[in-house]
Amino acid sequence: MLLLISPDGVEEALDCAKAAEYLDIVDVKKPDEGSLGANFPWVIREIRDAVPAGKPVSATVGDVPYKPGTVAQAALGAAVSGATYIKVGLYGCTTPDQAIEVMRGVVRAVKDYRPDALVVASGYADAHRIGCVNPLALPDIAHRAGADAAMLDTAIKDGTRLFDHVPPDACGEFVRLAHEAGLLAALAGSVKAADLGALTRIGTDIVGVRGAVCEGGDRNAGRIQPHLVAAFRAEMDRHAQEHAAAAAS
Ligand SMILES: O=C[C@H](O)COP(=O)(O)O
Repeated sequence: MLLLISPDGVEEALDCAKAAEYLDIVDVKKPDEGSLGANFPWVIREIRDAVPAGKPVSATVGDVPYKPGTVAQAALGAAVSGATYIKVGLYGCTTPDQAIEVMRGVVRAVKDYRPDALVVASGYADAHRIGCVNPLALPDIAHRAGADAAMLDTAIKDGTRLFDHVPPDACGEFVRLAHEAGLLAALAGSVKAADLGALTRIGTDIVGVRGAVCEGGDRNAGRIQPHLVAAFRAEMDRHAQEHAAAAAS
C-alpha cells in the first residue's frame, strides 16, 4: 500500500520532504477550499521542486462542478505545473453519466500533454450528505472514462470518517471492483492508524492521509509532523507484514 500525504502548501511540503523516506506521494491541495480543494499552479510547481525528484507529486483539481470543459482545463493546469497524479473530486456530478463526461475530458486533457500521468477519479464516501454519485459507482466511472485510479475521500471533514460512511466490507467491494476494472484503488477520509488493518486486508493500493499525521490529529489547526508520518508508515509496514505472514501460513 502506498502512502499519500496532503500538505496544504510549500511549508508543509518541506516537512513532507524531511519524511520523504516514509511516504510515497506528496498530494498538493488547499484544504480551506474544500476536501479536494485545488491549490495554485505556482504552489504545485514549488512543491514539485521541494520534494525529492523520485517522489511523485499529486494535485487535486478541486471539488469540481459538472462543467467538463472547465475541469479539463484545470486538470491540464495541474499537469503542466508538475503533478503526475491528477485527482478530481466529482462533487457536482449527480449521475454516473455526468461523472464519466467530466472524467473523459480530464483524461484527454492530461494524457495528450503527459501520457504517463495518472488520472484519479474521486468520489465521496459521504456522498449521501452532498447529493453526488454513489461511492460504489466510482470504479465503473473511472474505468469507462479511461482513468487510472478510483478514489474515495470524505467531503465533509467534521470528524466522521471513511468507515463511518462506507464500512470496511463495502470498501472491500470498492477495491474489488476497481481491481476487476484494472484500476488502482485509493481510500481516504480521516483515516487513522487503527484503520490500517482493514485497509490492508481489503487490498487498498493507496491510502490518503492528512489529519492523522498533523499535530493533535487536527487537519486544520495542526501541521504535518515528520515523526507522525514515520509512525504512520511503521504501522502500515507492521500490518503489511502481518497480512503477508497470515497469507503465507
Ligand atoms: O487525500 C487525502 C486527504 O487529504 C485526507 O485528509 P484527512 O486524512 O485529513 O481526511
